[in-house]
Amino acid sequence: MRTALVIGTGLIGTSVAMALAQRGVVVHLADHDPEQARTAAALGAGTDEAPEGVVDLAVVAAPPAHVAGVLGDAMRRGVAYGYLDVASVKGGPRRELEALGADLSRYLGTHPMAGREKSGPLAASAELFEGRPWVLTPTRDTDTEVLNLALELVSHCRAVPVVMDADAHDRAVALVSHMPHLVSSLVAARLEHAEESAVRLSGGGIRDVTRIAASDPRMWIDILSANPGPVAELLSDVAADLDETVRALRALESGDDEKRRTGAAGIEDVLRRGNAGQIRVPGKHGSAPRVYEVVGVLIDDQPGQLARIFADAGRAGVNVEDVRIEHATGQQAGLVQLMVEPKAAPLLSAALRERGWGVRQ
Ligand SMILES: NC(=O)C1=CN([C@@H]2O[C@H](COP(=O)(O)OP(=O)(O)OC[C@H]3O[C@@H](n4cnc5c(N)ncnc54)[C@H](O)[C@@H]3O)[C@@H](O)[C@H]2O)C=CC1
Ligand SMILES: O=C(O)C(=O)Cc1ccc(O)cc1
Repeated sequence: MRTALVIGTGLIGTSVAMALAQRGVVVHLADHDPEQARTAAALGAGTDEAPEGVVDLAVVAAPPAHVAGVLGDAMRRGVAYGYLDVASVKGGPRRELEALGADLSRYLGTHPMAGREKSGPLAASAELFEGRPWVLTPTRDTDTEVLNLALELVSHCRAVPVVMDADAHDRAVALVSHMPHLVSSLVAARLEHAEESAVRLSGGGIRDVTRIAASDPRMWIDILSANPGPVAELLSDVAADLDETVRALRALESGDDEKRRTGAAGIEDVLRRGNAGQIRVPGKHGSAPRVYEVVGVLIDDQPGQLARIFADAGRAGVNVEDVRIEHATGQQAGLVQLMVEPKAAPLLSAALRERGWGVRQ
């Protein structure tokens, strides 16, 4: 691929454009808000000038409700050889495009399974898709050259291609993305009017559960509107489990031993099923989850502390696989949790202690 046109230069479009530009592709950037395309260009994602001829690939990264319209328009103008979109839902845009009478052989619906709770070009990163699954939904009609262009794009973004049927994709993301998003919002919503004295005790658990609730509601209304059936089905299963869980908790309140035993068994069942599901969630690069050891390092909130810890870990020859930071409430201090291979943990602890860090393992 030599040239590309990215239409919709927000978080995903700009991240794709940055990755392509870094691999030497000439990238043109367009957005219905020219300011967004200008910002993406200033970040090194390409040029916001229109291409002179037909580009190899057009990538539509607009909100899902606009995807079919934008694709249909670009195809009518003949701006590219191949066309793909990156919307979080796949069945709806394809059907809408079909209804517009577009030539579907030059179109491929795709979805990178990576993102953030932030929007816009300033949140973009060329590394966003590294190691993440990128779903491609070709049909028998898809032009082989268009599929090859898409595979080249996925490879430039260092993602892992996964081929799926569009409707199967939508059912899958209902389970691993759309239903969890709503559950995250529902949990976070309980905090809206809660007492400050309670909220300030929040720690890593609630932060993990509510992180995606910070996302832009307009985008998510679009996503959920395009996949309401599968999400409603899953949420109604969650609602049935919630009813059971409430019944079990009420039984635990009872004065009757037998009822309390039944209640405890009900709660244990939920927690064990949770363990069994959680263990199936793949690790950070889409591989089987790895068990890391945590090395805790106490820091005070001064600039450069994290960089120094990473430098010291590097000097000790230890690869930090993941990191979490716990800030102590109301204090200028925190605990940095470094996740490392179990065999590297004692080495890292010793090296950091030697360099004067307060280590807790
Ligand atoms: N946010 C995420 O984590 C992920 C999002 N996606 C999908 O990527 C697409 C883009 O999402 P984000 O980059 O997160 O959104 P964003 O809000 O950061 O960017 C969307 C961009 O599209 C532009 N836009 C809106 N209507 C347009 C139109 N008619 N023509 C041209 N540009 C238009 C907006 O001005 C904005 O710059 C969506 O379809 C979304 O479902 C896919 C994977 C992850
Ligand atoms: O922030 C996260 O962890 C996400 O999972 C983001 C995300 C949002 C929408 C998608 O279609 C894909 C990924």
